[in-house]
Amino acid sequence: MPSVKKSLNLAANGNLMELDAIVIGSGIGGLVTATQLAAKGAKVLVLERYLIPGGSAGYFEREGYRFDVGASMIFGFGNKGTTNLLTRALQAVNVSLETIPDAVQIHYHLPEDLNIRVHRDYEKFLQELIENFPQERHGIRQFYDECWQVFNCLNAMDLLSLEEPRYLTRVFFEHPMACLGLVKYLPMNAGDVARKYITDPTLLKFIDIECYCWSVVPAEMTPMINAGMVFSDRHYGGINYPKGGVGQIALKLVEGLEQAGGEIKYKARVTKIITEDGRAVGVKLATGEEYRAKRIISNATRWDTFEQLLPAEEMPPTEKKWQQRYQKSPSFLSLHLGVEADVLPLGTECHHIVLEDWQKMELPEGTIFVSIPTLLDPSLAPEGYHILHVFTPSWFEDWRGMSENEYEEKKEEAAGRIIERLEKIFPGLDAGLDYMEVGTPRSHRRFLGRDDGTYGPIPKRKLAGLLGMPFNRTAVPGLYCVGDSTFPGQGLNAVAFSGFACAHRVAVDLGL
Ligand SMILES: NC(=O)c1ccc[n+]([C@@H]2O[C@H](COP(=O)([O-])OP(=O)(O)OC[C@H]3O[C@@H](n4cnc5c(N)ncnc54)[C@H](O)[C@@H]3O)[C@@H](O)[C@H]2O)c1
Ligand SMILES: CC(C)=CCC/C(C)=C/C=C/C(C)=C/C=C/C(C)=C/C=C/C=C(C)/C=C/C=C(C)/C=C/C=C(\C)CCC=C(C)C
Repeated sequence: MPSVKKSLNLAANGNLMELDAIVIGSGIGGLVTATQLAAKGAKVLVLERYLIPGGSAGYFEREGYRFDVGASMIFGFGNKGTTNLLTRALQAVNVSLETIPDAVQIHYHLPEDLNIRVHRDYEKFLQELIENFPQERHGIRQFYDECWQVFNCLNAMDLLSLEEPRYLTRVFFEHPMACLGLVKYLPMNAGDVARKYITDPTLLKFIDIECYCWSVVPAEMTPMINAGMVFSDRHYGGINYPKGGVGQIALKLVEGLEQAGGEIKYKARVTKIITEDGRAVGVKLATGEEYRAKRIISNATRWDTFEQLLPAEEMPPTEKKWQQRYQKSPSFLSLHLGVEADVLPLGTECHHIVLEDWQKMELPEGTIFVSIPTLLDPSLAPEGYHILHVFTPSWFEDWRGMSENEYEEKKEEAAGRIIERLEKIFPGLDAGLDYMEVGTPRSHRRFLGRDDGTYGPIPKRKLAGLLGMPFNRTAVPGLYCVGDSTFPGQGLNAVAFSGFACAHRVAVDLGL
């Protein structure tokens, strides 16, 4: 007989107390929801299938190296405005993190020797771009300045649930122009705005890769609201690396959650969301244990939530409609490398994008992403060594149905191809290798519990900006979603927003 915990937890006074909310998963989306709810006095339990928190923002340690699971380019750690959502999420539960500012967001190495660095200093970045495209000097400024208009609207107001009418009324009266600005930009895509000002085909391709490297789609499919956030905040709050590695964000949020009275259980894989009369009332774990709560919040992807945790054949029509509009983005092939420090020339930047042929930008192994977090925090590697996290898009289907040997061989071949391409930027990389671990879409599926290891949802065709992305409530009463399958999509700062919004909506529904 499985043990059944009918939402009964012991309160400090020894009385039995009902859980207000269960959060399935401790990615940054799930943890921000949980900490926000706990800070409002809700009794929250987070159930995480893995051994540590963080999901895509987790870490692992090997032979003296501490590797980030995902990228190390972190937005949201600014110290002013309202869009610094990671800073705010930590503050809400009385914890904080030391961060290290990054002077250059990305160094692009593009076809025909187009080399561009996105400096933290906005004017310096514009000048470098204008030097490469002098005939487009006005268009460049007009496009990026319009991104600031979006950002300034967002950065003026409290960022909470757009599903809460009283909040919407309040922000509208407090910031009418900013709200109208956002209403204007919600259905727009960055590519259409860029084409108003820019005609040079190579510069338009540059705008494409500026979007692709975080949205995994070209500019014409990238929502303008998100482009406004990314293209401005990198110069405003900046890109800041958490001291001790990206994994510290989740560890700190857990510390704050526990101090605020919340609880997290690891190795707690939810296999089923329990419904009664069509309402979500609890969850069942792989061990057979059951937990019940007033509200259930899933930080798993929508595909996992509505096809695995709930019966796929009972998928609500709204979800079917969403799946017609959005598809899973590719996953990544990841090389976690430890390299001798002298492989990196003095002045090397922390993040690089490498592409040799514009036609290949969206293809598997087309664009290469490189993060070198040890340039900002050397404590993550043994003295005299650096970490290179190299990743490139790859589809789950390409890694299916092979023997263990075939799988290992395919990994080695793919790693060899990537390292050979990187030799042009970091000569001596191969000879300087000290450690290498290769992750595939299968690893992403296995360790992050994400369907097909996907990085997140992408539009199947050109859509009206962010309008198609669902908020946190779902068609199943009592069930909410949070994370990159909800508005506004991928990115740690974006899922932090989704966490703030989800907790706000749930708190109002709970009458807190
Ligand atoms: N994939 C990448 O390479 C990568 C890299 C950098 C950043 N990111 C960003 O990370 C963000 C993802 O954040 P998020 O909060 O949406 O999700 P997440 O995938 O980071 O976290 C989800 C968490 O839920 C857990 N989980 C999933 N199913 C579960 C189940 N059935 N039972 C218990 N636990 C379960 C997972 O183990 C994970 O910890 C994205 O925005 C993405 O842009 C991804
Ligand atoms: C009242 C009335 C009338 C009206 C109202 C209206 C309104 C209010 C509206 C609102 C809206 C909102 C709030 C919105 C929001 C939004 C947001 C927050 C957004 C955000 C976003 C963010 C993002 C997108 C981010 C992203 C990032 C990323 C993804 C990153 C990534 C990275 C990577 C991958 C890296 C790579 C690279 C290398 C390594 C080089």
